[in-house]
Amino acid sequence: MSNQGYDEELRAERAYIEKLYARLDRERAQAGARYRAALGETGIALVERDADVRIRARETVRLNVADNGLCFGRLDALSGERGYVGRIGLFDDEDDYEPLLLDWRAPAARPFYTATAATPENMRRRRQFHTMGRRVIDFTDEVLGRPGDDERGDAALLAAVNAPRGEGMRDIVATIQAEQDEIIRLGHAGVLVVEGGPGTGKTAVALHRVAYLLYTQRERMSRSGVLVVGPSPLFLEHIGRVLPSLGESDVVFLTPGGLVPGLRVTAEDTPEVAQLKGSLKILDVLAAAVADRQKVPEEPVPVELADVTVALDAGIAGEARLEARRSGLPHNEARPVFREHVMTIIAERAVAMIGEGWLTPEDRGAWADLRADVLEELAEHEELAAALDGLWPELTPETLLAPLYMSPRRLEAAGADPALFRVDGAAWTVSDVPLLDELAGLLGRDDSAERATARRRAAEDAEYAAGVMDVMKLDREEMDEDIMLAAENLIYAEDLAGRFAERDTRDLADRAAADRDWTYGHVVVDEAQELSEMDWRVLMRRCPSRSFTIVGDLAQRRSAAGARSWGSVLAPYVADRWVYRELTVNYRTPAEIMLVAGALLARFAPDARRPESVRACGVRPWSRRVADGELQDAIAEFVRDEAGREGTSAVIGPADVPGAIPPSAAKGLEFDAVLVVAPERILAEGPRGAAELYVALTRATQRLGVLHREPLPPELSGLAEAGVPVRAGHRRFL
Ligand SMILES: Nc1ncnc2c1ncn2[C@@H]1O[C@H](COP(=O)(O)OP(=O)(O)OP(=O)(O)O)[C@@H](O)[C@H]1O
Repeated sequence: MSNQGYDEELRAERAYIEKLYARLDRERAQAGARYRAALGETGIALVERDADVRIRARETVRLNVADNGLCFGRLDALSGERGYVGRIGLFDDEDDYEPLLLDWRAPAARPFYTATAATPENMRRRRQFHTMGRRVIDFTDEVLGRPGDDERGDAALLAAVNAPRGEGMRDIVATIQAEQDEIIRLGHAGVLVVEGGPGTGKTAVALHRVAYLLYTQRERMSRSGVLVVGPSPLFLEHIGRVLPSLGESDVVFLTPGGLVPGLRVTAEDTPEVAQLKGSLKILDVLAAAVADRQKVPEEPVPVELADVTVALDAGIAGEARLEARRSGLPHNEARPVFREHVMTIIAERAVAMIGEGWLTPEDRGAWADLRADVLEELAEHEELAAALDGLWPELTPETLLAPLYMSPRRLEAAGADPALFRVDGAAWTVSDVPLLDELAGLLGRDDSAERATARRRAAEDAEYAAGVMDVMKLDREEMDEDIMLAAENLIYAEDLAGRFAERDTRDLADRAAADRDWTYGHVVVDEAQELSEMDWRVLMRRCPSRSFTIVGDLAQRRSAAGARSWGSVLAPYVADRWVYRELTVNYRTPAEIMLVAGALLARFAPDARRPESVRACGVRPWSRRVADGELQDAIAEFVRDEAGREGTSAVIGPADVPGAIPPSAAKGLEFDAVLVVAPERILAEGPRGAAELYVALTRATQRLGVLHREPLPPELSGLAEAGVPVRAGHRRFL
């Protein structure tokens, strides 16, 4: 294209995109008006008003976030048709609702990501806009359909991956690559596993897949919501803003420690204990621990009645226990079975004792009357109730598990490893979460409080509904007789009350996160290699439809309880009905850094595939040996140096290095510059030290430095030795 031709095109594109913004502004003004109107709505139920306000607020957010980079590309078909692709879809309100802008998730937008020179998919050209705020700076074109010329217009991609990182992850809608697009739009309804090395866009792809599913399966997904599980609160914060910018909000973000609502994780297990708790073998321990709380009395307990005293002994309790266990009900729900059985046997004995000499079972009427009297007495018998509570107590997951951990006797009785012992049983760890969740199922609901609340609410609602019916009666004169009759006959106060049941005005995300029994329409698991067998049970319970996007990298596994193969963790739930995809290109770590990290990977996981970096940055990562006393100065120097540059930075090192975050906390994150401190100690820390160091080395998008006190581990010999400092406090590393 000649210069003049280009300028003319650019002017035309600017005009078109201005028109898009004008349309967006009109839509925003309308949405703003609708929002204000919803806020001021009167004369409708509060619940309805809240729902309306929520919808309007969401609409406004969606339009606001689309403002930045609204339109990022254009696709020209061989037929001459052209389509503009952007963050949301827009229609022309002045011209028959012609499409002005295609939502990136719409089927028609797909070739924008997948058409190549060799397989042009009936497309002629892909154009990518480079924008600043609302203004188009320039554009680049790719001509499709010329095999051999198969280089994508990577200018936009390279600009995106090279750009300094800001707060939180950004969306990649403008530059999704073909192998990523295939995963984002994959039609598979079940379990999808996406594996790839560091920086291959696993997280980005998983989140864009959620946005895609919310777009294509709006109704199903927005009814049940989507759960995204990530390794740490820091990570969730990092990725939390990507989805709203994709225009979605029915999503719950949780760490594995947050999967049981209301539970606070305050402690950490040793790798050995985490492994014990993470294995499915713990299921037997939990079942045995519950059984251990179903007792028979060591000494007979006298139950004094008005006329006789009957002993509640091991025989009676044992028989009742057998019966209660046979019911197959969870522990708490089997309590009434146990209780009733004990009472029946005691009543029989009491009747036999009272009637001795004058009453035989053949005197059916008298026998039954006496039995009924005794049962009534037993039902009111406080000592018996207390004894039964002791033998078969009402338990919550917490009141079962904490005493178990604190008692070597209980641990032994449950067949548990003595290593599970701890002094403060209720100092919960992440590995306790799936155990508590499992126990919630084994114990059944302890819903006495809930039942009382439900009863109170039902009464309140019925009262309210009765009021409504009174109003209807007052209107009687104005109503058609038949309709009135029909209404009164068909609507009872309680039924009417049921219609007000939707009293919860919280957002779906808040409701779902607070409800252990919530089941999601789709679950995304990030850093999935870290999850234990027991964690998978919790997640599978949260999504009975088994609609999962699981992303991870077995080579980055840190947890001793984590996955060694995808097949083995998934088999119990979906056998081999799961789909596997691989991502192979690293968009984060430049080639120079990947070379060093790759050498380490080759040592500890020789079979793992090293992802290809999409770019080199021209800066070699460096290392420097420092004496003990110099370490803090050297770290401070790095921090000062980075403070003067654009972008983000982090110091990653063992937990006792001041100012450093441990590799585990850096999981899934990225920074423009990273300083890794004491790699020799990270390597030596635990069986997965090499994987931790690999994670630490692969967090940088531009610059990587390493400070070490001991000789550099041979795995890191690819680092450039940095110059000896000129003067303490005055050194440059690069
Ligand atoms: N198609 C793309 N266009 C632009 N940037 C991309 C693209 N794909 C990935 N990226 C960027 O690459 C970086 C790494 O992506 P992401 O964090 O999703 O990788 P990951 O595979 O989850 O990494 P890790 O396993 O190390 O956590 C992010 O900054 C992401 O925005």
